[in-house]
Amino acid sequence: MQATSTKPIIAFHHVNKIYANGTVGLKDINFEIPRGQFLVVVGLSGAGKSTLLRTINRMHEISSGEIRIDNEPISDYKGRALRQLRCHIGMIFQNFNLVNRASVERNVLSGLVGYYPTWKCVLGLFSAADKQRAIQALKRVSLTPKIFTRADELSGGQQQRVAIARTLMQDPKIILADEPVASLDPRTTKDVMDTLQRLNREDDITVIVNLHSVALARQYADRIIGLRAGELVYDQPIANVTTADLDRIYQAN
Ligand SMILES: Nc1ncnc2c1ncn2[C@@H]1O[C@H](COP(=O)(O)OP(=O)(O)OP(=O)(O)O)[C@@H](O)[C@H]1O
Repeated sequence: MQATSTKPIIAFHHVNKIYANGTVGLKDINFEIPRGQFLVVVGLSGAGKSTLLRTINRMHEISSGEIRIDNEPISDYKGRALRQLRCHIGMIFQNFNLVNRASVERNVLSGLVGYYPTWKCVLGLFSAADKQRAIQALKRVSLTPKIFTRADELSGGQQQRVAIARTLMQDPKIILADEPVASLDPRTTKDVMDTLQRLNREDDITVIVNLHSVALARQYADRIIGLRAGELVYDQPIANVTTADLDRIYQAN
């Protein structure tokens, strides 16, 4: 298990999220995530896993309560402060969100979008130093030979690793991964999960992953939290997690 600092990098205090149509996304969520933890979030479809992840980078706004990152409340961040927050939080999606017709290099460099004016990104005007960083990022995900390949010519697992390399350009302190392996086969799933684990361990990046697979959750997590109908119903370090516990979370009612 990964040794983690006890100082929380993320803290939820009485967080509620109610969508405009009245659906409760999150209900009185309270927990802290220590820096460097590999946290897996499990729960039935609709339990609130994506909502929880997306409140951390303010893709979704909370309705009440407080989220702190590095002990700073983030709800009032605007403009530059919000951009900076998002710069240091990488996000990985189930469907990779790559530009299919662009090269791997171009996709990785697009992780710098928060650091460059948009027009420079569109024209691909990146510095030689940043191009070198892109090569290094691809090395970290073992994809250097694919640098000039078009993204849509890669396998799903390779595409997800390009997405991870893209987040590395942000120099992230947190990576949020929303069902990152849901559309992958078992072998490429292992490549992607191993890559996330390596970055967590080697770079001390705090990783939060939503997973449907209980087996994967048990294999990679330092800690598992479980959501049901927007409520945090389970929170245990991996050493205490039992199959019976996880079965209970996956009971529909
Ligand atoms: N934009 C939205 N407007 C209204 N309700 C929403 C919105 N997004 C999500 N919800 C609802 O909020 C609840 C939590 O959804 P969320 O996507 O967070 O669950 P999830 O656990 O990630 O599900 P899945 O595993 O299927 O992705 C669900 O009832 C969902 O229908």
